[in-house]
Amino acid sequence: MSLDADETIPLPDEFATRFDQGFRPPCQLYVVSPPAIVLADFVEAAKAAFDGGPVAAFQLRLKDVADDDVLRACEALLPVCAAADVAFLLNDRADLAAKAGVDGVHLGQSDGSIAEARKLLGAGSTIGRTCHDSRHLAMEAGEQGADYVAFGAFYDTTTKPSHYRPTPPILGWWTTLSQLPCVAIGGIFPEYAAPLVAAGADFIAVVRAVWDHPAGPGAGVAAFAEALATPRG
Ligand SMILES: Cc1ncc(COP(=O)(O)OP(=O)(O)O)c(N)n1
Ligand SMILES: Cc1nc(C(=O)O)sc1CCOP(=O)(O)O
Ligand SMILES: [Mg+2]
Repeated sequence: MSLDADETIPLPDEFATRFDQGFRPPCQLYVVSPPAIVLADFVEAAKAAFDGGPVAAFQLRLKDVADDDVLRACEALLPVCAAADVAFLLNDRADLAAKAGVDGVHLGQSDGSIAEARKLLGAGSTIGRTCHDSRHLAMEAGEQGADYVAFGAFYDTTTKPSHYRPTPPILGWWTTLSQLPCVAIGGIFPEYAAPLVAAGADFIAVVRAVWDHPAGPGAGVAAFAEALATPRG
């Protein structure tokens, strides 16, 4: 559901004061890296992905990688994102995000507080929060100062197995409550994306659909164009 600029909705005070009501941009693509990469190859893959079509945000999500290697990857990938006008978020680690000078951080429920991350990163940074299938966690994240909330996993995924299984109405519920953007993640391929866009997702976040596309990451990004244009219900 979209909001008319002059429409008044009953928001809790903290939301009403923090978030402006108004125009919701069309749903955009949020590309998350594979958990392990070969840096030189991945830089080229990222360039190819961003050449495939509009990408709003990129998240570097490396697992079991030394801090220095994460920082090296940030250094190599930041200019690639900047050249393509793609926001760069780091997964899990607000301290490394601050050190690397990236645009923000994505924090799971066990990745530290939003307040601490805000102290490290500053007011202009983007802080996202995993909320699984929970309306309570999403409201809490909003109150704590997150810049977006992420719901997932909407479909089965081998990238990060999850027993949480939200359904599309949680996206519509969120968009009637808050102007804070919501992200849908987990097992999303172009053929499954339309119901999430129609329900109100502001971002569709994907890993395998881009990096494992048989025709390459550019084709993986391009394949989302039609689904992202699905009208909101
Ligand atoms: C956009 C987005 N949404 C959710 C997650 C998952 O974060 P988290 O629960 O901390 O799990 P890991 O990604 O750290 O395994 C995410 N990374 N990005
Ligand atoms: C990183 C991540 N977080 C999830 C969550 O549910 O919070 S699902 C997920 C992996 C998404 O990968 P793919 O697009 O390959 O299914
Ligand atoms: Mg995490």
